[in-house]
Amino acid sequence: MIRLQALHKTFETRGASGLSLASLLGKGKGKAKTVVAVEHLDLDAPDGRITGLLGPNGAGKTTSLRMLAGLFAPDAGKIAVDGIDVLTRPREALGRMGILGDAHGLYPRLTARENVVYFARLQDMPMEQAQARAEALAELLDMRAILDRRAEGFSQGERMKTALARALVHDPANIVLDEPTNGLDVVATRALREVLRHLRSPAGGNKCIVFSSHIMQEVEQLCDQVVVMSHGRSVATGTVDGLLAQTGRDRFEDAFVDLAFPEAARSPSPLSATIRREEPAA
Ligand SMILES: Nc1ncnc2c1ncn2[C@@H]1O[C@H](COP(=O)(O)OP(=O)(O)OP(=O)(O)O)[C@@H](O)[C@H]1O
Repeated sequence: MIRLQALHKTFETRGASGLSLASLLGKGKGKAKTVVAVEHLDLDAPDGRITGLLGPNGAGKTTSLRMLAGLFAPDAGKIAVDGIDVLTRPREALGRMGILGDAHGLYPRLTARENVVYFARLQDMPMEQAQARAEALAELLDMRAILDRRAEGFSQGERMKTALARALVHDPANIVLDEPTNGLDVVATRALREVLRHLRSPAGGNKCIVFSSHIMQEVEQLCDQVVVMSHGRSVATGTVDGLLAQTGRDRFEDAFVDLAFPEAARSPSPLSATIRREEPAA
């Protein structure tokens, strides 16, 4: 069970400092700029359910999942995994999660099996158990053909499978995936969908699964509930049917646009809204 409450995160960045010699030499400091990456996110993901965090580019999904993974702290808000606070008891909380981030970061000189076993050993798993887990995960993720190949030269799908096996090696109750189908073809995407459905089921361990995406068809097909994120805020939560009913739409894509881009949704089409804004004043 994963619970994010009123998360907030800003970043300080430096803007351009003009075309001075100092800036071209990288010495100009530029003006400080505050970017609000996550303004207010609430998300409740129960066990045995797949929860989708759906938002357009730049909505704040990756920043939110990075905070959940303990990579940095929020400015405000709470993060709990199975009731354990990620900020005050990070080791315990992280031990209950399998995280597939946006960068898969495999060791290229190790085989897929070695990558998985090495990760298990880092978590103090006995060698025999680590080897058995690698075998079981190879079966689950259909990666027998690549198990004893070095990771260098792996395709995007092969890298994803290996990274997912590594994330699942300690059989975590909670699984967090940031845009897991990025770069995958239709067959690999379908296979991943089947694996996630299995992991959510009683036979697969009733896992709590959270995954982010900006592809609404993917979320529509897979998720038991959806949190729609826009401009750093969670703007709606519900099942796909619930969100369709809430917006009075028949198509999930239309419901998503209504919820995530309310300004564009009021115009006849998002494109006409853009065109109108760019018209010179009469
Ligand atoms: N380290 C950082 N420093 C400054 N700004 C950042 C940083 N990380 C994220 N941002 C900004 O925060 C906002 C949210 O970014 P984030 O990557 O969380 O969005 P996202 O929903 O994952 O987008 P996408 O679907 O494009 O990956 C963006 O405007 C981004 O530029």
